[in-house]
Amino acid sequence: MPVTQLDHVAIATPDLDVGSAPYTALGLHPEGPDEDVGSQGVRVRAFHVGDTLIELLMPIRDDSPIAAFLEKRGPGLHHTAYRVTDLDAEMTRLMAEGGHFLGSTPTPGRAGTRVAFLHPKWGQGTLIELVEHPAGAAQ
Ligand SMILES: CC[C@H](C(=O)O)C(=O)SCCNC(=O)CCNC(=O)[C@H](O)C(C)(C)COP(=O)(O)OP(=O)(O)OC[C@H]1O[C@@H](n2cnc3c(N)ncnc32)[C@H](O)[C@@H]1OP(=O)(O)O
Ligand SMILES: [Co+2]
Repeated sequence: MPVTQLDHVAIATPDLDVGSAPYTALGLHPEGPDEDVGSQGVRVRAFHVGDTLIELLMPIRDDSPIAAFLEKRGPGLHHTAYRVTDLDAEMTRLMAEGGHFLGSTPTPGRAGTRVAFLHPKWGQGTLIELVEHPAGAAQ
């Protein structure tokens, strides 16, 4: 089954406190403590917006994709992410239809999720992430 909803909109920033300013000004609140995700070399701060999230991403390693993004493009919109119930099945389906994934298997994401990314070229200029939320799991 394809995507069920928008999961998050991700913003790259060199400093989570500075990057948070617009969202706290809008009255949004962090979902919980900041989370380091080693596989991506990032520290994440997530803000609830209804049933979706703003995901602020700050690099904590020089080899992080976010460090490269900031170097080339500066802070700002980084990717959009969508929920799927079965990530492996969705990857298989999309690969069969020409989807260009960055890696052949899911990787660890925020809050213990499994995630996969589709190349920005495939996304017509947008980096698209799929986030697995198995059916019935706490949303
Ligand atoms: C904590 C996990 C969290 C979660 O949700 O759970 C995350 O989301 S972690 C997010 C950070 N991780 C990633 O982004 C992993 C996937 N990203 C990558 O593998 C790279 O960033 C990649 C391949 C998208 C870009 O790599 P790189 O910058 O080294 O390649 P290029 O500079 O050659 O870029 C190729 C081409 O794509 C354009 N580009 C790059 N990044 C983006 C972007 N975020 N959005 C849109 N377009 C992007 C870049 O400009 C190049 O286009 P060109 O026309 O050739 O200039
Ligand atoms: Co993300």
